[in-house]
Amino acid sequence: METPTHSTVHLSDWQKSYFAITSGTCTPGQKADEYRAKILRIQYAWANSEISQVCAANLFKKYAEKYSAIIDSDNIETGLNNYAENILTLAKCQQNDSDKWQSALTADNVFELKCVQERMQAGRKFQSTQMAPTDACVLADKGVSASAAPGLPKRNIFSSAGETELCAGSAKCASRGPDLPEHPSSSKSLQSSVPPATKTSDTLPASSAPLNEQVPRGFQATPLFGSKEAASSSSLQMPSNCHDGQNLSLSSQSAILARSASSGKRKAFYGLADEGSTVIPSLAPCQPSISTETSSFSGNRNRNEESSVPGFRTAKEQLWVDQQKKSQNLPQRAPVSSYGGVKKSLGAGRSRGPFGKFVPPVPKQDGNENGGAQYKPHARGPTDPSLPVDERLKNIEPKMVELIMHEIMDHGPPVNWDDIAGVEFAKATIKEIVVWPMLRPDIFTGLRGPPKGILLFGPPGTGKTLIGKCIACQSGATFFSISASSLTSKWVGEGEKMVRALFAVARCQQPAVIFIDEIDSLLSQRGDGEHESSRRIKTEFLVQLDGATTSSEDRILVVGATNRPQEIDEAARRRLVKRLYIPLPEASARRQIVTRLMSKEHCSLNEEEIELIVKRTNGFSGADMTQLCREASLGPIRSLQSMDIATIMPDQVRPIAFLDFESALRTVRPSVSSKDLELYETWNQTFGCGR
Ligand SMILES: Nc1ncnc2c1ncn2[C@@H]1O[C@H](COP(=O)(O)OP(=O)(O)OP(=O)(O)O)[C@@H](O)[C@H]1O
Ligand SMILES: [Mg+2]
Repeated sequence: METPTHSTVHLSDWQKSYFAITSGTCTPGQKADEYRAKILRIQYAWANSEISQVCAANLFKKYAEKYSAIIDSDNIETGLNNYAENILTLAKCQQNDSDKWQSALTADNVFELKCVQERMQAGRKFQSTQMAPTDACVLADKGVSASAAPGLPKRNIFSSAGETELCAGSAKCASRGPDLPEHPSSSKSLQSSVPPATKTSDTLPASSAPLNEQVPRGFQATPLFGSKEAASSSSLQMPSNCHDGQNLSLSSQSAILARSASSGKRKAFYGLADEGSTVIPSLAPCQPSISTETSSFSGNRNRNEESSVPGFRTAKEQLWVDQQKKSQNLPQRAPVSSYGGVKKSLGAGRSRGPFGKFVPPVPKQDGNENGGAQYKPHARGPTDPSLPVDERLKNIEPKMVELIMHEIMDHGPPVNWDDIAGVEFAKATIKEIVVWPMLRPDIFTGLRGPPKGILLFGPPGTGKTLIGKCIACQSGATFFSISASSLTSKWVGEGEKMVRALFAVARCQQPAVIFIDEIDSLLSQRGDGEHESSRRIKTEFLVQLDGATTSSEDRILVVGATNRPQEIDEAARRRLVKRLYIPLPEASARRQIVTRLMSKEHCSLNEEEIELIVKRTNGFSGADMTQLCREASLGPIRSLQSMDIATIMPDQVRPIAFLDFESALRTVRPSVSSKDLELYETWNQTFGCGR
């Protein structure tokens, strides 16, 4: 049998990934990952001289465009830019680099910026020291590898985003090598407002720290793509005269201007502009230099922070800066979610370079001492640049984390305790064991430590889910809400991974509340006829629950809700130590529901009439009461002649009256039978924690 050659293996890999991408089941995140992997493979192939430079350039361009299209697409189905909101939240509502965003920089004010002037000076000094005259590789729009300059420290001359764009200018410079030095006047005119450079020896900016050591051999210094001019240049070597300080200054100016130019350019991946201003990859022979990812995105962020134009950070850059600051001990509460709980965002800080996985890191904004979810950057490495990824998430599939953030993090209108009628005992207990300990963990220690598992049980429609939402709102914790049935049905085959991911993310987001609605479908009694996958989910859940409930450090509360408590596995029951009965609303609670709902409507009910309604709704659940009010509110509309509906003014609709409730009571019936009620009462007496 013929042994597959290196290139046939590549080819079959390529085909496989092509089919995967075009299969239709591939998520945008997976696609983007795949395109980045392709870019990486091209880089390898080119570095090993398996493909020509032209071929590599074309492939780079093609895949970078595809990658950029996914990364920057606002379409929630096909793109990943739906992180914008999260990014903005984390970046404290800084503008991100969206299409609509316009830079405050203009051609006039940009040269006055201190950092621009510093760059220009650095350029001149650079020229004066004649660094890397022959083997500095102009690497397409992104950087210069000066690694092999004899007698000089191996340095990446330009390391921040702004700096990489300097290289864009340099690339141009390379192509125009012969021209620019002949037109010093043009450079001069651009520099007219710049003070003369002071020529000291240590003029390289702090940003030029050595990066080469971190980089695998054979990787090109950053840039994959160059300007048109650079591509058209037959030589990839930077002509030494191109390092003319003035030209470099020119480069920096044009680069910075380019930076403030159209969003189309910003959209471009690694400087690859959109079609109109397309830049073509320009590749240099490989010198030990800097990995694309390292130099262009991650490795330079700190430096970027210092050197980029003030007030001119993209949301991602700002996020990074914020996180760096935070990791240097700046505890800070995250913005509250719509429920008032802390809404965290994953994915916002991910890298977009070809090496970066879509590992949505979990930045802990609450600097609690339990380690919450502080940003813990991984060790830098060629395949994992300094991405801020929480250790606890490293074994979790990124897509799971994304799912949790998108589908499980709860959203919705805020709910107050007053919105929940009745159930006073349950409310008081929850406040005691959930809200206060979350607010004052220092007091609730030792024996006073709050229980880690709560079960809300009772007939359907009594407000269990409502209570869950209220906990989310009032506790200030990160709130994860998941319906157990979605674990078993929606993520078929992946439920247990989902459970693991859910707890891992929650651990990173402490204090956290995991609310599991319909928990019975997740934790029903184990039996012989049970499906293998649901058995695995249950086992995983019990393991996680055990971890969460036994660890004194973790501040994770699991709240389960069920209307079938008798079906819950005894092992799970034991872990959900506080089992609170949420009964049908009593008369006072029913009155409260009617009064509250009617107060928002045009209504003519008086006290006696409300009392009558309350009497006649004995056995109604909260949901039944709500339904009754809805039905009654349609009464005035139903009494209209059909023709009137088209023309009548809203204030001409008569108020809701008692007679509407009377007719509504003929159609709305209690949903809970007295037999069912007995079961709940019995279970409460056996296992409940109520009085
Ligand atoms: N105690 C209550 N106070 C006010 N409204 C209530 C109350 N109980 C139920 N409702 C109303 O009924 C709706 C349904 O309540 P909810 O979904 O919380 O019930 P549940 O107990 O979770 O039911 P299920 O067991 O079927 O999931 C709520 O949105 C609310 O409008
Ligand atoms: Mg519910």
